[in-house]
Amino acid sequence: MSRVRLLATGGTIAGKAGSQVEAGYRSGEVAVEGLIDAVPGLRALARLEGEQVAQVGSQDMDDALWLRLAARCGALFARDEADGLVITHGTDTLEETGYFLHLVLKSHRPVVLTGAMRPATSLSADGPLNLYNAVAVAADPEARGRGAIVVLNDDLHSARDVTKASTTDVQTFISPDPGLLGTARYGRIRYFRRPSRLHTEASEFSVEGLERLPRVDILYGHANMPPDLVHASVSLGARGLVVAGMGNGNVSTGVARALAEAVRAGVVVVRSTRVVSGDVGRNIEVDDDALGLVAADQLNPQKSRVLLQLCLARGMDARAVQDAFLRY
Ligand SMILES: NC(=O)C[C@H](N)C(=O)O
Repeated sequence: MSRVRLLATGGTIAGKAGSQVEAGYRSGEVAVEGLIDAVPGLRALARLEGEQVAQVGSQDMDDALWLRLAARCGALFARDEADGLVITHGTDTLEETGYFLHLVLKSHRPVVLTGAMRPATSLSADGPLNLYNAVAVAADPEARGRGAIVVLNDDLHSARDVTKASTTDVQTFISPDPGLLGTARYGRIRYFRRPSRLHTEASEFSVEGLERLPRVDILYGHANMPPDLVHASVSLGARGLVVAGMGNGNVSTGVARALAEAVRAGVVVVRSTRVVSGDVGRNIEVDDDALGLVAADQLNPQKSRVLLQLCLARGMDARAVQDAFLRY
């Protein structure tokens, strides 16, 4: 039987409300043993051990916790203490934590992230079945070599491709362009594909020796966007900027000028998009070559931030960062 370690970080899956039908609740209240005990048959899937790593709503997830979580995952694999990991996590920033781990962990063993949209105390709570499926994936040798996997509502997503698409629906996670990695039906797993971009063991990124991540801000594009927000970020010490641009990562003429100034000041600027699907290509409507900008290709703004932080931590310049956005 596979040895699966469950690392709990909080989120709605561990949330409590005043009654079974109350919308308001507090994230991160149920401890890891409570999560395990709520799922019938879970211990039949794997030799399971729980560990409380944090107890936060994932809106409070930060770089320091990512580094600590990645170090813990790495240590469990390095000491051969687990064949697979499940991380319970709030859904708000689950995609970012997942992509971070997808890039920095150096193991082919499965790392599975799951969460819930309804608190643990809710009528028809979705957490228990999500956790059941997540443990089944983490225990499955077939899950190896697929990077970090997000399991929610019977779907398997690559951490690179997944994004949260509904604020309230239990069917919140989608993988807009490449589609699902697979499905899970009461622990029976089906895989459709393998991630084609670099991850985990093939990735050049790691957290070794990293004590903090460089500051990268995200600026949201919109009609009448003030260019001085770019200057504000740069003067506050951002080493990288991601623009959630309009359409194909577009920005107004004034913002483009401000971004070019930021580039000249040594800041690496990535153009992503506020649109949920489609690529951001180089030199389509914005002259990236002339302005020194990086096109995000397929990564949304929050994932672009993760990759850019790791690139900057390795001292990459804009050209190397562009290359990374086409490979990861
Ligand atoms: N569904 C959830 O988990 C939302 C919660 N705010 C969190 O991310 O922790």
